Amino acid sequence: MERVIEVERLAKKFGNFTAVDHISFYVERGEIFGFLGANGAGKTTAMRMLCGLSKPTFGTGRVVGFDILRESEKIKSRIGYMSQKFSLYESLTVKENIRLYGGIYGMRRSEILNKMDDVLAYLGLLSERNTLVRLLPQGVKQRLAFSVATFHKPQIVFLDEPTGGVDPAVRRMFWELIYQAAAEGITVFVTTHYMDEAEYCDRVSIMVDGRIQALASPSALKQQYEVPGMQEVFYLLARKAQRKE
Ligand SMILES: Nc1ncnc2c1ncn2[C@@H]1O[C@H](COP(=O)(O)OP(=O)(O)OP(=O)(O)O)[C@@H](O)[C@H]1O
Repeated sequence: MERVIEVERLAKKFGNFTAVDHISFYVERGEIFGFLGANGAGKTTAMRMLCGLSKPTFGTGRVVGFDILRESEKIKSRIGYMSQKFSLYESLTVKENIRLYGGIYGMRRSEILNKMDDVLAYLGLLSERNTLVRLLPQGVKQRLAFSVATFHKPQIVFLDEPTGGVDPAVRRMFWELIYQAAAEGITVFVTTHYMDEAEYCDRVSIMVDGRIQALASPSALKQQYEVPGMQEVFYLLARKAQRKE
């Protein structure tokens, strides 16, 4: 299997504080990889380094075949990124957001127009193309943000707490999109605080105070810690955290 993410002893310091503490792991093509950890564990900081948005203090890594230190520009055009804080423009319409992001991700105008209706139809948003995004329900916005982040068919999509603030039924609808993307060969790297979502991942890593304390499939982790669910696995590990946000 091809490794689309591979890092060795990756670390990030802010002054004397080590936010990400020499982590090593890999992700294979097409995997749905869950990146878990309590608040402040270092998930976002690690993810930003993988996306080429922040330089590591120490360590090496390759993402989609490129070096995260020296080739971050090549990485940026081959990935998609969605977070709660950075996603759609609320004051633009559905159509305008798709066009804008397609352009940012380097797609040609004709290609954007060709694919736009497919995406809108898939999301059930054909009649909402001219609606301002801020008028859409939160769950719909999240699905649209995901579709926008994967519109250019990136090799990996990074999702930083993509389903914050919506109920389990809406989260499940979001995960339908994730499965669809993974089935098309897009690798999904996702952080979440919801343990129902952790159960949906192929493999899960759990970060505590900047370090990866466990990494395996949900079923292997449950077996290892002899507990019925990921919720319990998470609590067993996260309660050892010293960092408090
Ligand atoms: N630019 C920065 N300067 C100083 N400290 C930072 C900076 N960015 C993050 N930190 C600190 O690094 C630690 C890890 O933060 P990070 O945002 O990566 O955690 P997280 O696991 O993503 O948490 P959350 O789930 O709350 O988003 C925190 O203690 C945070 O305060």
